[in-house]
Amino acid sequence: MNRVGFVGWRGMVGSVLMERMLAEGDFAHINEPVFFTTSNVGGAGPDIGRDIAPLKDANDIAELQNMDVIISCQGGDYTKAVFGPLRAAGWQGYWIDAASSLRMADDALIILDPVNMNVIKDGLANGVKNFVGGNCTVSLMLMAMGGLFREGLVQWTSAMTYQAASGAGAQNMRELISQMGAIESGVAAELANPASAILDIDRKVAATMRSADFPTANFGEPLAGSLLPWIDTQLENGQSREEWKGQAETNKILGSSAQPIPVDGLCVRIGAMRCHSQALTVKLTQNVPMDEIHSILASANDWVKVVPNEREATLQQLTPTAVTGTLQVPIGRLRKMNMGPEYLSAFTVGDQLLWGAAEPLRRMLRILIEA
Ligand SMILES: NC(=O)C1=CN([C@@H]2O[C@H](COP(=O)(O)OP(=O)(O)OC[C@H]3O[C@@H](n4cnc5c(N)ncnc54)[C@H](OP(=O)(O)O)[C@@H]3O)[C@@H](O)[C@H]2O)C=CC1
Ligand SMILES: N[C@@H](CC(=O)OP(=O)(O)O)C(=O)O
Repeated sequence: MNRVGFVGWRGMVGSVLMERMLAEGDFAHINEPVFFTTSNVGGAGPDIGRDIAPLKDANDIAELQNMDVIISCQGGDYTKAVFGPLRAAGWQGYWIDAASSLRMADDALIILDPVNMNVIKDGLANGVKNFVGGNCTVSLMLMAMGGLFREGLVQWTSAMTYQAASGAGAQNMRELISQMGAIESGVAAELANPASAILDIDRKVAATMRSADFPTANFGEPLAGSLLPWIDTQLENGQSREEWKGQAETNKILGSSAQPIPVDGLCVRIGAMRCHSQALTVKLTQNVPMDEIHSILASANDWVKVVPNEREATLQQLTPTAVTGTLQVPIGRLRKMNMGPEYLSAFTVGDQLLWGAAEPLRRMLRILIEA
């Protein structure tokens, strides 16, 4: 690949992308990686183990036009401001984006190649040039459940999510830790005294969390010691936008939008750092034996891992703590539910900055390089 432009490389998602590209040796396949900025034109780009030019202006359409591929992790506002004028100026290159703004556009594909390589290949053959990473919750659900979807065994699914602070951004991750610290420091003396009454501690904790001094500038509400059952904006039908993405993006990724598989549930922010978890109820199209379900799930891709529905294995392998910073997507708590043999329960955990954000973009670039 000749010239690849990187926008948003120093943000949280962009930094994870850089780490992964370095780990996989991706830069060796790019003749000229070009780094852009919205804030530091002429400054130094990232250390990628070779000389690179000073940072270029990410709003300079003429500079962007020189790229064969542009990967943006800069965010939706940037995409909205730059993508239209760039195409209007006649740019024919490939645009790979982490932001949601272009996801549902007719001329864009949502990329998750372990699940929809066929859709990506068809798109490339048909001249598609815009490739957008999916919503993190959707991508992680499909990485875990890809086998059942591939086999046509999902009649519908409901995902109840437990989403990490990172999905809201870097400042929110910091705020979560600050909230945890404020809670602890408010009762440090009582905690040090084994004789102190737990209900006094509890009352003080609640008072701290409700006080005007509690750090909530980013989340708007306390998250540590609590949870937030609404993510993203409010839609007319009562869904949050995050919940709406479940069905819309799943079916676009799978190429089944004409006859969509129903996907719905509640999306909830919890105090995890960067792993999203999901409790799934799956209505199967037929009564499939559990051992077959296990092997179908495990065979879907190299990263999904079936965790036996046993207490010890679950608590060791199926938590944000176990999964954070890894590409593995474990799925467990698999059992038939009381509703009947076609109702399957499942629980899955995945790092939302890896498969949920950076990794599908990195792999799309590799697909283009190897095409
Ligand atoms: N967070 C997530 O979980 C996911 C995010 N996305 C998408 O990716 C986009 C980017 O998200 P995210 O990486 O979280 O955003 P960040 O806020 O971390 O980074 C976005 C940009 O902010 C600028 N910036 C300003 N101050 C700093 C700083 N102190 N450190 C680093 N960068 C800074 C950088 O631009 P510059 O160098 O030009 O100044 C950077 O590229 C989102 O808008 C979203 O569309 C997609 C999936 C998941
Ligand atoms: N909305 C997700 C993160 C995200 O960036 O989603 P999207 O890429 O669909 O805007 C979350 O808060 O966990």
